[in-house]
Parts: sequence; C-alpha cells; structure tokens
Amino acid sequence: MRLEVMNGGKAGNSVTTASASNSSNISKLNGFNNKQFDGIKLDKDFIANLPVRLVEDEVLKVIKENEVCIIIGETGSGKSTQIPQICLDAGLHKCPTTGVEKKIIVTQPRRIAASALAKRVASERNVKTGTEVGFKFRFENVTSNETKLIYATDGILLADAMKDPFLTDYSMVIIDEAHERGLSSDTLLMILKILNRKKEKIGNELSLRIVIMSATVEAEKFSKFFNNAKIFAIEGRTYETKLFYLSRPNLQEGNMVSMCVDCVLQLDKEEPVEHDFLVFLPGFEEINSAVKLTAQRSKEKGLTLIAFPLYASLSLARQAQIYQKQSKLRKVIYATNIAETSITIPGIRVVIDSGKVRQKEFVHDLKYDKLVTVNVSQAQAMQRAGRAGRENAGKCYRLYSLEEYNKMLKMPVPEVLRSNLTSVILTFLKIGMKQTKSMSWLDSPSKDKIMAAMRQLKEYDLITKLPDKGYACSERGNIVSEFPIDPVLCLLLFKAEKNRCLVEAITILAFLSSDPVFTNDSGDLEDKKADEARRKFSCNEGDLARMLSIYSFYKSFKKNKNTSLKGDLHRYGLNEVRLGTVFKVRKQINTLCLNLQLKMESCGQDLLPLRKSVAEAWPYNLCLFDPEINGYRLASDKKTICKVHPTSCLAGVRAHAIVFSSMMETTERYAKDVTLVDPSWFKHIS
Ligand SMILES: Nc1ncnc2c1ncn2[C@@H]1O[C@H](COP(=O)(O)OP(=O)(O)OP(=O)(O)O)[C@@H](O)[C@H]1O
Repeated sequence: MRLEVMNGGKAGNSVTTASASNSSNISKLNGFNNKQFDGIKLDKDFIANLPVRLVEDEVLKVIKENEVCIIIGETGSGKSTQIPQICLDAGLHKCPTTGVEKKIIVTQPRRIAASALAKRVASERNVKTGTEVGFKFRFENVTSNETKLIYATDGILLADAMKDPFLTDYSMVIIDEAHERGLSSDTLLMILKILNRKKEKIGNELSLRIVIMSATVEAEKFSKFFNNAKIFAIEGRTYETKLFYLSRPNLQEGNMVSMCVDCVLQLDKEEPVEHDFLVFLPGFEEINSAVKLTAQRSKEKGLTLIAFPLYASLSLARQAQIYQKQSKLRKVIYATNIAETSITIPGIRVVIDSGKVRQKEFVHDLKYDKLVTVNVSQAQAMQRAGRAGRENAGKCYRLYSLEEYNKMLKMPVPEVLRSNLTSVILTFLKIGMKQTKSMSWLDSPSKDKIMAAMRQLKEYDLITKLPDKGYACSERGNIVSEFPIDPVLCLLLFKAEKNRCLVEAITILAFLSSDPVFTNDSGDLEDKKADEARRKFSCNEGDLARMLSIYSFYKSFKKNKNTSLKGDLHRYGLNEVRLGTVFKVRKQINTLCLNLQLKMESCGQDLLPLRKSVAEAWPYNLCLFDPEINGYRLASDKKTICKVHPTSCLAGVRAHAIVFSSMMETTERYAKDVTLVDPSWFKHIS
C-alpha cells in the first residue's frame, strides 16, 4: 500500500516574547563530536545555544522574583535539562530566607523520563548520577546526602506532600510537562496552591519557589489558578520537524498496526539507514503485534530493520534497549505515550503517529474503571512530533488527515475529570482541608461526581463528619491514605483482617497493583505458552486464588539457590521482573500493615474466608450469570452485561456468581481478576 501523505508544515510556532532562535548556529553543529561521558555524547556549544540558554538571565530573573511562575517553550528548547541547572548554579537550592541548603525537585509524569533526564544532566555536569543530581521513583532511589537536584515522578512528590504538606525538604518544586494533567500532578498543584494560601495567612516568608513548565501548557489557566502568576515564554526551537498528514481521513481504525508497519516499510526505502524511527501506538498489545510483524516482514524482504517495544510495564532493562546504537541497522521503536514527553532517544529522526492513546476512564454510575482508546489531543500530537528533530532536523508522519487533526481536542481531558475522585478527596482531607467547597480544582469535576465520591468514602467508612462543619479522614481513612494503592482496593485489607486472612489479602493486593506476571504480556513468549502457564496455575476459586499459588511457587523457587530462577520462571511462563515487583510491593504493604498493628493471620489452604472478604470489600462488583445471553449481568445494574476475560481461570466456566477486581472495555466489556462467590453472602452486606 502506498501511503499518501501531504506536507503539513512545521511543528511549533506557538509562543512569543523572549526570542532565542538559534537556527543560524545549527548547521555548523551537526553531529556531536566533543566529549563522551557515560555513553552520551555532549557538545558544550550545542548546550550553550539551546533556546533556554540564550535567555538564561531573563529566565533566572523571573524565577527569582516570583514565588510561582509558568514557563513555556518549544519541545527540545532545553526546559527540562537546562532550567533546573540554571537554578542550581544560581544557588536556588538554598532556602531563600534562611540560606539553609535544601533540594530542587523536578517532577515528571513518567519514570523513564525522570531517570533519563537525571542521567543526562549528571553527564552534562560531569558528575555521577546519584551524587549532585539524582532521581527517584517507586522502588528506585538514586540520590544521596549530596543530592541537590532530584528528578522524580509526580507520584513520589505527592507521597512526600502527604507526609509533609509544607515540603520542607525542598527550596523549589518544578512541575514539568504540566500539560499532561495527570491526577498526581494536578493534585500536587492543588496542594501547592493550598500551601501558598496557608503561608500567606500565617505571614510566612518565601520558602518554596514553584515553577510550572511545558511546551503546550494552558499558561493562562495555570496563571489564574496561582493568583495571576507570571508567565514567561521562550521562543525558538533547536531544529525543525516537518509534518506530514494523510491526504484523506483515515477510515481504517481496525488496521492501525498494519498501517504503521506499512508506513515503516515504505519510509525505510526513502530514509538513510542511520535515521531511526519512533512509532506511537496506543497500547502494548498493538506494540507487540507491530514488533512481530516488522520482524517477519523485514526477514521476508531482507531488510535491515530492528524493532523494539517500549511501554511502561516493560522492565527498565528492556526499556533501556532503545538507547543502544545499532550499527548498519535501522532502529524502529514502537512506543506508547510513555515516549511522548521529555525524553530524547538518540538517532530518532522520524516519528510516525497513529494519533491514538489508551486511557483509563471511570464509569461513575457503575463505579469501575474502563480502558478506552481515544484520539490524542493536539498538544499530545505536538509532543509526539517533538521527539524527532532533537539532534537534527526531523520528520513526523501523522496517520490522520489535517482535517482530522483540526477536529482533535486542543488539550487532553484532565485525568481528574475522568477518574474516581475518592483518592483525591482523601488526599485533601489528609492534608487538613475540611470541606469539598474549599478545595481548589484546576478544572472542577461536576458537583455530582464530587458528591458521589464523598458518598463512597462515607460508605466505606474512610471519612467522618466533624462536630462543627465538614469532614476529616477517619482512622481507617488515615490508614488507607498511607498505602500506595487505590482506596477501594485497600478495603480488602479490613475485611480480610476481620475474616482472619490478611496474609493472603496482602499478596493479592500486591498482584492487583502490579503488572500482569504472565510473560506474553511483555512479548517474550508466544501466546500459546502463556496460555499453558495460566492453565497450569489455574484455580477453581478464581484468579485471586491463582495469584496466591503463583506467589508460593515463586517463593519456593527464590529460596532454592541451586536453580536458575530466571530460566525456571521462563519455563513456567512467568515474568521474573514483574514477580520481583510484586514481591517488593508485597513487602511494602506488609510493613505498613505491621506498623499499623493489623492482625497478621493466614487462612491457609481454605480460601473461603478470603472469598467472603472479596465479596464484602467489593459488593458493587458482583456479576450474576445469565444463561440467555451466555454471559454475566452486573447485579447493581442489570442492563450492564459483560464476559469473563479470556485470560481468567473462570473463562468458559458458567459460574453462578463472580466478583471482579477490575473491568475492561475494548470492543466488549470484560470482568478481570474474578473470584467465585456465593450470592447468599450478599444479603448480609450493607
Ligand atoms: N539523553 C539525551 N541524549 C542526547 N541529547 C539529549 C538528551 N537529553 C536532552 N538532549 C538534548 O537537549 C535538548 C534539550 O532537551 P530538553 O529535554 O531539556 O528539552 P525540553 O525543552 O524540556 O523538551 P520537551 O518539552 O520535549 O521535554 C534536546 O533537544 C536534545 O538535543
């Protein structure tokens, strides 16, 4: 198939004010040739000519003079790597009033960006990562006492804020890629605003600087939110990215994978072999298919293409493969939106954008999350295009027409508007807010949704009414807010403690808050092998029971030092890295339960108490089998029908009643991680 494309101009061109166009410097800087450090090539002139560096003094002045400011600049202009260094070199890691040494923290929506940026900045400063510059995310802390500049995921800073809302360890917080509007970064901004207001009230002097950065942020909205904070725009981009669109609207939605692979094969004929490709697809299923198809087609045609997957649940080691230089081979990386912001992958000169992204949406009426595939926003499309043209001029092929692009939303829908609000509200109450009315939202969810979340929190006994006015976290709510898991999932702990099976519940929660452990999910094994593995561990009681048997299998292998854990687990169709994560999460939950002095009891082989606990914790997730439709109906809303997910132990079993842990909607609605229950148990559950 010949892909018809039309030239659509260049990426960017949206900002004005401090002009720093350096295009005249670029031709002589092609290629990095100065110095090699940590495997990354650096060029001092190149850095000095980044648009941010050309207006360095103005940037610093704005940051110094304003407690809160918003900085916007094109992709690749040097925001994420240079602004934190400018601040560090100016001593802004010290408390502005007392001069005490603190830290600057820069938040990123994703782990891969946090670690890549820290490594890049450490290299630029000629220091080892983890000394002056480090990074932090769940289960990974590459910082030390010396660290003054930390790149971290926004979830990590949010966890810090829950413990210390005044963030006293930091002199400065930089929220990068604010346009993404993830739940953690929005919640953080709301906490920072409250913090600011509180400081004003108690007459505190300047102690924490806040900088909000993005290429595409809705600057005015953020400015208004922070009391008309100063906006500073940096003009200029390093290299051009030429945009191409389909000449006609894309009507082949179901054919996204083959369309992307066709595009890769076609461009392979046109582009020099040293130009690597980055292809954006919505999820790991499409990515694994695309990697396989590319390998197959490349072999058939004798092409020199090597394809890599990139998505969040891949191990960090496999993610890092994308950075390896491939001599005489063209690297083609198929990625989710994990590669959309902040990262620079050396060698990428061409981006192919399917225009789709997969995201979670909460169905408020029925109280479950569904996964949907939607069009990206224009802001996301711009970020994707921005991954080319970082070391040299680049190209971006959009697999949609200009007309389709113009119909896309300008900005992504903020996660707070499509999420269950229970955890956000719990966070607010935890930091001392008493009323939903006084919570400031960047985009306020509807009153109905806020009220529904409050009802759910009350129902689950996570909040209590205060004698005067408003609410506070209940004892149970305080406990739940300590856990790194969804509050609703957490309810299982309390029911299990009562039913004397907390040990089992902890293991299950560790599995439910980690990625699936069967290897085909990471593309390592054929589906057939993973299916075999699933059958091997299958349990009549359902998928949560299967998790327990996988866990004890893993533990016994781990104990046996004579065997090769990796080889054995692989043979059994299990992913060692993911099981390792489950192990760590389990340890974390276990420690929290011990600290809280919960009764650590096990139900042993008899899983009845555990199944009852599941029924009591998630009664809304009860589904009853309907032979007429050969499927299930949600007990709380009979119109809602679903199937058991094909990867479940109970797929194909006509069980009378089941409770699911999550629901997934693709072309069909699937109950996932299901447990066999008895409908009579529900009569006693309020
Ligand atoms: N890990 C890296 N390897 C090679 N070059 C890099 C790396 N990180 C950054 N660069 C170079 O530094 C430039 C500036 O990167 P930086 O991430 O600071 O820009 P940015 O304005 O934050 O971009 P974005 O908005 O896309 O995140 C990039 O265009 C790239 O040329």
